[in-house]
Amino acid sequence: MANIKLGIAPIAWTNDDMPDLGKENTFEQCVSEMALAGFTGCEIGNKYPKDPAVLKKALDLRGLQIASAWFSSYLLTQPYEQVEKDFIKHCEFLKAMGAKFCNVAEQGTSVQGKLDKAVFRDKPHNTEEQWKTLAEGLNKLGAVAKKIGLTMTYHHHMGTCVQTTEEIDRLMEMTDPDLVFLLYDTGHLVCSGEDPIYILKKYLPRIRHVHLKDIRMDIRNKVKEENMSFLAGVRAGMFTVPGDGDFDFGPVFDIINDSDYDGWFIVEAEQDPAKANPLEYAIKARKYIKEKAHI
Ligand SMILES: O=C1C[C@@H](O)[C@H](O)[C@@H](O)C1=O
Ligand SMILES: [Co+2]
Repeated sequence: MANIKLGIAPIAWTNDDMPDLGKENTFEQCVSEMALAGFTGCEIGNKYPKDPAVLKKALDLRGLQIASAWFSSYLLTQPYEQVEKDFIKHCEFLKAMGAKFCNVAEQGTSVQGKLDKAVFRDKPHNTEEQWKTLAEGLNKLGAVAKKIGLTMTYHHHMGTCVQTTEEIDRLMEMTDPDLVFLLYDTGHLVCSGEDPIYILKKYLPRIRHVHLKDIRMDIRNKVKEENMSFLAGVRAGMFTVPGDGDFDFGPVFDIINDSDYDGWFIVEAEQDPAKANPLEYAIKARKYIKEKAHI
């Protein structure tokens, strides 16, 4: 039987990729509302205190733990030594916070943050050389994380060189299964047009972190047809919390519940907090997970 903890990402309150979204929301409001909605963990946002002791106190007061945090790697565009230096700093902070996981996504060639790039049309495709550089770099970063005491998961992501089923397969084949694990994000797989159940079944033993993101398919289709950027899609409401969009999480929950998965479900639904009240949507997600996953 799986042993699952429930967390939520701060991106629904304050969006680090588009800081004007939720600029009025404070750190205290964010973590208080996470706890109020019934979550016991979270990831890290830009408004979080940088001092581990201050952050820990604020989280302890609300019964929250840090589950993991996003790390942008630039293995395809920066010297490995630079990436490793930044990664060690990131991992040491997570370790000080008691987290067990860190989430890496390659950003060297990514268009996910570029407003002038169409997320579907302009996504990068690795050359053979780039695959080798990426896989070697990730194996080394995975070993660094392991030494520090963290499990490194790779976040496949729209607009990056690891987005499609073929790209996830390639990455999993080329990296060490003891060092590089997979972060399974439902929203990105459905958005890309992949089969999330196929990926889940194929990589279940290697999936160590889960992002639960739902999608509004009419908006996703518009993003594709009108060559919109990833961020314009987010702003338009492409993503939402589980239970509010078009994806049925039932099969995902059933498969994971029947497995040995021992980690987090992180609700991660970036949308405009002015249109989608973060507390209201967090409560909605919590209710849906209780009904569908019995957690
Ligand atoms: O895990 C994630 C982190 C965000 O910054 C990102 O853009 C989002 O889509 C995501 O899945
Ligand atoms: Co995610």
